[in-house]
Amino acid sequence: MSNLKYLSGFGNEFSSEDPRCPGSLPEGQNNPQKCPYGLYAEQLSGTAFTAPREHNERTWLYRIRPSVLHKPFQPVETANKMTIKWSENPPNPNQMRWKPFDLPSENDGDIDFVAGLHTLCGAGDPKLRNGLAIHIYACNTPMRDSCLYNSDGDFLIVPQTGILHIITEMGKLDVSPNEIAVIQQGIKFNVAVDGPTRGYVLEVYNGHFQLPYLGPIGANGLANPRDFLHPVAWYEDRDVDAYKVISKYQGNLFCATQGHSPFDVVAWHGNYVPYKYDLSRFMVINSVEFDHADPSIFTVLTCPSTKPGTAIADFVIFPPRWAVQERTFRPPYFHRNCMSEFMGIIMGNYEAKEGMLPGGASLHSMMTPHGPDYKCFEMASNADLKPMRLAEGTQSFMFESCLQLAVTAWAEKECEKLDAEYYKCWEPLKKHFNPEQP
Ligand SMILES: O=C(O)Cc1cc(O)ccc1O
Ligand SMILES: [Fe+2]
Repeated sequence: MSNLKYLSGFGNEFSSEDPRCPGSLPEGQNNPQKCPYGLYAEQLSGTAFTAPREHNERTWLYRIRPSVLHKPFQPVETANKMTIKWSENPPNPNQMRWKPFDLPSENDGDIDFVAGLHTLCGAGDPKLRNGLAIHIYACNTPMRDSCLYNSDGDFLIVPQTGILHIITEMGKLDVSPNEIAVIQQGIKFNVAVDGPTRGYVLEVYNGHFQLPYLGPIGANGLANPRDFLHPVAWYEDRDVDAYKVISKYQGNLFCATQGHSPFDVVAWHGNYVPYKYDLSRFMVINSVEFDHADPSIFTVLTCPSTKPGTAIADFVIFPPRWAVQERTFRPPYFHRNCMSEFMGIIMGNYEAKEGMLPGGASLHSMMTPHGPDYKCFEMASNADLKPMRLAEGTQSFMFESCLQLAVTAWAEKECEKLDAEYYKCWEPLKKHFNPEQP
């Protein structure tokens, strides 16, 4: 059990001091001539200085040394398979389903969070601040005297197996399966794990995640702001021969060394802060009379594009809930979508299909037909429509994007998890049409 403290509330202006240094946060100003305890002041901007007030995000850090104190960055060759080269593998519009991605085996040796990142699909270009990437991580070892920051965008991390013990510049987050974490652009973090650990990462280049507008739902519901938990200030004053600061920049990794731990922030204040959210806190709203509501009703967070109501990426979950609709085919309908749908499973199974397994994934690309498999269709078409618990003990999710996603060679071939038989789950769907029988 994690006994970390957190600050609650989405988008709040927080302030936090490590209790070992009371009064370390300058009072009433950001840049005193000399900061308390001999700290350096440093601003981390998450939006343009001139972004409108309601979107403006920045945090003031009061740290032992400024971040600039590092040796030059050098390119790193890593074991990981991260890429932004979306044209390397030819396009493939087929329905895709992946068996669970491998956890590192004993023969693989030590693989930390960074070495364990593999890109499945994506689109766009961090240079233009437009696009996304979806990665899998599979690791077994803590990051040792090294941290990562993403110059390209924000990470939304979905653990599937194993707890992530994350240290960030603003403090610590312990993130378990069925929780998610968001670590924004530029924030340095280190991940420790207890053993074989796996999960999904949605990376967005455009901007930050927001709570969806609730419209007629009202002032409450879906993911409630107070359930978003942010770290409290924690620092270490630790000299290290060569602490590795890794930057993901234009899709490549660069490493700079420095003589001290970067987790030396004694106090901070601001609204640009990593956070976690427990998916079991999601307040589920759905159809209570007839018909299947679109899955947007389950949106936890959204990263909007500039087109109204159209997301670079929505993070949507399919949580345990009651199904009560009458005279209704209750599972997901057959459909074709002008958005791309990537799905993963944290635990259990997915209501519309057999064969989706925890740690695996599916991709239904733009306009590619999909829907319930044959078994699901037959069962739900003939089911007794009593109120019924759905998806008990399961958690599936979807990253839905307005972008066309290119699948990497690793995902399509090298990982050897793509299920060539997937299309067969729909093949037995029979013709039921009878012109004599309305
Ligand atoms: O394809 C899927 O399984 C995801 C999905 C679920 C749903 O309830 C409605 C539409 C949709 O795309
Ligand atoms: Fe779908």
